[in-house]
Amino acid sequence: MRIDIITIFPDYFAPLELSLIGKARAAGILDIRLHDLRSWTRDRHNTVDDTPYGGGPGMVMKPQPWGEALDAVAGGAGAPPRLVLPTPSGTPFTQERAKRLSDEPWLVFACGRYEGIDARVVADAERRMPVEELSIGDYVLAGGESATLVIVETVSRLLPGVLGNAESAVQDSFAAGAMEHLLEGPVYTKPAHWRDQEVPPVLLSGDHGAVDRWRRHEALRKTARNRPELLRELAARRLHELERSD
Ligand SMILES: COc1ccc(Cn2ccc3ccc(-c4cc(N)[nH]n4)cc32)cc1
Repeated sequence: MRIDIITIFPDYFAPLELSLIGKARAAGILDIRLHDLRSWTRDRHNTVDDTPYGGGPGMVMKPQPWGEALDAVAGGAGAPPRLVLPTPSGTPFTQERAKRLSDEPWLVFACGRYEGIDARVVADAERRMPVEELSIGDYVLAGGESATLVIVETVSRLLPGVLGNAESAVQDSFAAGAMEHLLEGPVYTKPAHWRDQEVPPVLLSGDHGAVDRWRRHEALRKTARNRPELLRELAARRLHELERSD
């Protein structure tokens, strides 16, 4: 997968040199390219923002640098990329959406700052590529860079060869599979005894059936405590499946 990131803070993405994503880039599984939006400004101050039409607080990112940056990065011959635009007003980013994005060959991320990007930039981009405006949660960040890091990490770990152990991506609590849509229960490792606490004996029993049952029970307990609405959704899904099978 190729990923292009357009931002006024390229250094924000130094973490993408590290750990699993850094290794995947070195192995050629991921081709991540950073672009400084100011490369496409035309004034000596490299201006990327201006006051909002209609008044209001803050500044808005100018369309011209963005238009030319997207032309240069995403405008080549061949199939266009999918443009991902993090924004507080976007569609919720979920594990399901991450799975779909992981099937894309080429993503371009537009990292806004200030109060956002002139709306004509998205309208212009939609004329030549699919555009996805995504929110990573109901809170307001200072810009799109953190959201882009979250999305890139979530999508990249689903790519074959990135985790090294595809199994653990499949068992993610929000991934379709063993404990679909339940939260992860507690995990343990050596030593078996630590600060007067013991690892639950079932995990040392070697009885895989009992371990699976215990893990599902703990996942249900954690979900009931922290995300009860997920249990209601799970119950509704199971009821729908039962009614369909009748
Ligand atoms: C009032 O409207 C505002 C609009 C944007 C901003 C700051 N900002 C500028 C670009 C940008 C990109 C993404 C996000 C973001 C995404 C999520 N889930 N939270 N926050 C925030 C962003 C402040 C205020």
